[in-house]
Amino acid sequence: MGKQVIIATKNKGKAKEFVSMFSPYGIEVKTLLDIPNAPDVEETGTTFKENAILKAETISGEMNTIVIADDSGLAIDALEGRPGVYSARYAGEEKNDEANMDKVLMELKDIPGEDRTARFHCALAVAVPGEETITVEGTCDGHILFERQGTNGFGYDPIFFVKEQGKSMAELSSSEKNKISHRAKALQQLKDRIDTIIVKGE
Ligand SMILES: O=P(O)(O)OP(=O)(O)OP(=O)(O)OC[C@H]1O[C@@H](n2cnc3c(O)ncnc32)[C@H](O)[C@@H]1O
Ligand SMILES: [Mg+2]
Repeated sequence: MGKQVIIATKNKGKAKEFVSMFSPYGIEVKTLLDIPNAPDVEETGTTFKENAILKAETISGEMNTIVIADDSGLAIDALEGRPGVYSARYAGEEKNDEANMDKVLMELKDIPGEDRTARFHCALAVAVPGEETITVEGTCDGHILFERQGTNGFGYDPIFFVKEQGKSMAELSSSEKNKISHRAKALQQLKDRIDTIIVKGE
């Protein structure tokens, strides 16, 4: 009854994944999408970890409660790690997933299959008022396809191929993605500390 976590994200795709990943624990997920006029935190860090800490600590400070933030993105080897921390806004400020994928596909158009290796990164930061912020990270290896495949997930999922599964990330069901994703692997590391990330136990 009444167990909750607050995730400082406005991304609907992430929010949905966190809802699924916390539901086996009977923990309800609240995000900034549930909070009217929640502030946008400027992501000025140079790493996923720095940005996750910025988002978690800012929102935790404002709400005076435990807050988790997720900063994530795609690092492509042939692009020297880009789009990296700029993944959300790679093709422009308006954060357009389709335009972002088009830009990546265009930049990689002459890169052969074996050189299209990439990985998703996820940093999670847990800000606890009056305590030191906890951070964990997870990655998921794959390569960039030549065209979109599948319609599940969000962001770059349709162009990201996961070898072990033999499918694009967007062809995986949500339960399959939530077993192998960068986000799932990061969250796995918080599992033993699940009590420290819960807000309410009414
Ligand atoms: O900052 P918040 O509000 O959480 O939402 P955001 O979309 O801006 O999130 P990020 O700053 O962490 O940027 C992450 C971007 O990386 C991409 N991304 C992250 N995780 C992904 C996933 O599981 N599948 C596909 N793309 C992902 C996607 O384009 C995201 O918009
Ligand atoms: Mg963001």
